[in-house]
Amino acid sequence: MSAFVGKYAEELIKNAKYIATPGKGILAADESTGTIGKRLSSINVENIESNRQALRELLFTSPSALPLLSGVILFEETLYQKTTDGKPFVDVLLDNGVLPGIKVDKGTVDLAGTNGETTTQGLDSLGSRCSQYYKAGARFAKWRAVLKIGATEPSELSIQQNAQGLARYAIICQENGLVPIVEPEILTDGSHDIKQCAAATETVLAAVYKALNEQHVLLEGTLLKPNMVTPGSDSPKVSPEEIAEYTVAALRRTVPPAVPGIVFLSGGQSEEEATVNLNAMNKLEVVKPWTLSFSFGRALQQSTLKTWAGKKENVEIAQAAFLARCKANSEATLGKYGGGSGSGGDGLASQSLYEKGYKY
Ligand SMILES: O=P(O)(O)OC[C@H]1O[C@](O)(COP(=O)(O)O)[C@@H](O)[C@@H]1O
Repeated sequence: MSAFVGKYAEELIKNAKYIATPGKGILAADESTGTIGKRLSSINVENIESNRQALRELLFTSPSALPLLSGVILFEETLYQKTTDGKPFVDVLLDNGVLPGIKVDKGTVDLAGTNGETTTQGLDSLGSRCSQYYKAGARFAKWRAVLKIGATEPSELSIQQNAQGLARYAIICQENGLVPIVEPEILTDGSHDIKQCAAATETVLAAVYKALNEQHVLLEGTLLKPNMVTPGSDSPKVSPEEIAEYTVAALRRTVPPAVPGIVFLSGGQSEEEATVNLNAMNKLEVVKPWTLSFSFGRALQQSTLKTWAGKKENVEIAQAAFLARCKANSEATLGKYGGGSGSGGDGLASQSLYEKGYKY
């Protein structure tokens, strides 16, 4: 079965490879209005456009942090926003070698007949939205499918529906010049052990790559954004080395070497935990045909958000906190993180970000 060979093929391959540059990663700043509202309310800041813009400006104009990033995922509102000096965010990013990306899914809805499993919406008019986003400067996209582990979950229905949705999204992005980030997130909620998470992750990823093949997706022009393989949130924790072994084994069994990069989500891990786990994977001495990097939302922003607290006078120290996380994660992509970025000062980076039954 032949892969997509449209007018954008070469550009897709080039951009996906660039995003996967070792030493760089992705800042996921694509929280939808509801999700960013939860983040802002945690620091008693009102969820209005000027405050959302201020937080994003703080992140995108952080001196020295941008060279450690290859992409930033934006929400639609942010794609068209500017700095207070009037420079479009898209230009700020591009001028610093950071590709702008865009969240194109429209959230999840329940799958009828399942025990609270979901499917992701947003395929309607996706082609025309992608072509507008490309014109606005976006070069990659993100679509998040959500699965869970339970007595009978993930069910075959949810695996198939979510794999088909991701594949359909991916080919529509490629037809319109956007590198699709394929994100099948298996939630950490539950009392399962790491082996059950590994089995579910392998089954889901195998179904996703079968669907991508069936829909002629050009794998060289895609990226994968998976969960790390960990025990459930109600089970005892295991070492970063064990997480690294199970995660890399699951990926080696299912993700073709044609995919240039795998960029993890943080899924409620603390900033430091996510970084240390990524570092352990990159230290593993087995063949890894793809770059292993980050596309963290919470695990890149939490200490920055708390340090900023919505106050202009805190912008500089908040940017220093953001740089510290970017630097730690950049080192982790090379397996060279020595640890400790979360132990100094107020220990913000070690605080757990997990919330039971969290709804985005
Ligand atoms: O439900 P939303 O608003 O799309 O947000 C989901 C968030 O989850 C992510 O996919 C992963 O974020 P985390 O690293 O915080 O788990 C982000 O890209 C995104 O902002």
